[in-house]
Amino acid sequence: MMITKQQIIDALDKVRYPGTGKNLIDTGIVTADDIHIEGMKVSMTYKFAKANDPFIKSVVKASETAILTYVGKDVDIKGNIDIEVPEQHQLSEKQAILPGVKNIVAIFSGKGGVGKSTVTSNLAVALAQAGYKVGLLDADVFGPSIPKMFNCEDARPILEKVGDRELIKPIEVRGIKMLSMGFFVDKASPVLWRGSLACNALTQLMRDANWGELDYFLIDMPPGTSDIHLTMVQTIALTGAVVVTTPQQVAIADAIKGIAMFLEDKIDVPVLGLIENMSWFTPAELPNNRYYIFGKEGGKKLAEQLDIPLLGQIPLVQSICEAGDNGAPSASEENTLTGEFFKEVATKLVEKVEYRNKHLSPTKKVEMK
Ligand SMILES: Nc1ncnc2c1ncn2[C@@H]1O[C@H](COP(=O)(O)OP(=O)(O)OP(=O)(O)O)[C@@H](O)[C@H]1O
Repeated sequence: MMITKQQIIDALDKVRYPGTGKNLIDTGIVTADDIHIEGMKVSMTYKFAKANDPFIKSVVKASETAILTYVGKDVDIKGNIDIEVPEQHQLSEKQAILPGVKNIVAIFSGKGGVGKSTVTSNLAVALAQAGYKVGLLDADVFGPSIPKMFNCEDARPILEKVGDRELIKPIEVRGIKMLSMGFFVDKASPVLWRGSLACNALTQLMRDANWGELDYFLIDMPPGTSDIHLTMVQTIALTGAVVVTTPQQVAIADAIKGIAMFLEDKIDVPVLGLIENMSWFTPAELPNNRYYIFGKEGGKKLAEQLDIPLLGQIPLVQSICEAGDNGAPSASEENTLTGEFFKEVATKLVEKVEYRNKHLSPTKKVEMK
């Protein structure tokens, strides 16, 4: 069988570029001069105007399929389509992710509902009040609650031009820059992100947003261990991770699994500390009584056992829950006991981050083979 350029062009005529609906020849993505045939091997070069064109992969895949279908299933085309993009775009594509951020801290929990988002938003507020520049990424794609906790559920981030790039402008509340997948979906509809889509979208929220200069970038991780955790450690070099757990035994068992994942040899992210949440309940009318509803000191004991710093014990307080629902995290309240709890945790976290930066070498992004 002899392959001709015309056969290839006829096959490519059937592939549409989704951005314009035109075929690949009419769009100029490929010309006859870019097609080379040697026996059964066909190689081509496609030219795209933008390195970050979201259709590159699908166009290449559709072209391969068209050639195998219309020219012949034995044509050697797979992997033979090169991509050319303008140089300045290639450079920006390689730009570091979060280049102006000093410390990136992932806050995770083994079990859902232990108060990870509550603790993260209060920590962000306490750090901002202490004068740090703070960013907050809600990576809990399956139940993003940060927009509610900051009363900005209806916010819709806009794009802004920074140099030659168009970047997402994070929403700013209480001096904290934040992005959440919750800003990009209708709050009434369930969020059904396939794992890979969620990972890509989160990477984009880090890479293609104008986070600027920050002292602390906090990431509210989804509960448990998931593809999102792996994507995070492969995409950015985390300064460290913080685990939130209740004292309850089922939560502790799951927290151990989460800690083990970060400490695993291949991942090797330092666990900066443990926060025990819902440690006890004190009714307003009996301020000296402590009721250990979820067991006593489960988190504190786990921290001792694993030799992880205990960053704090936070009681179960009605106002913490109400504050979260009302979009004004407790840490923003001046001179309250709950505000003090979060302030203390934030101070300890800063101490641990500074100690970590002095004594341990920077975390490396995880290379997965
Ligand atoms: N210390 C606390 N005192 C009172 N209520 C709390 C406390 N911590 C969290 N809550 C409440 O518990 C509920 C769950 O908290 P939150 O959403 O922060 O948990 P989460 O671990 O992030 O959950 P998810 O697994 O859904 O991400 C919320 O209603 C929150 O207001």
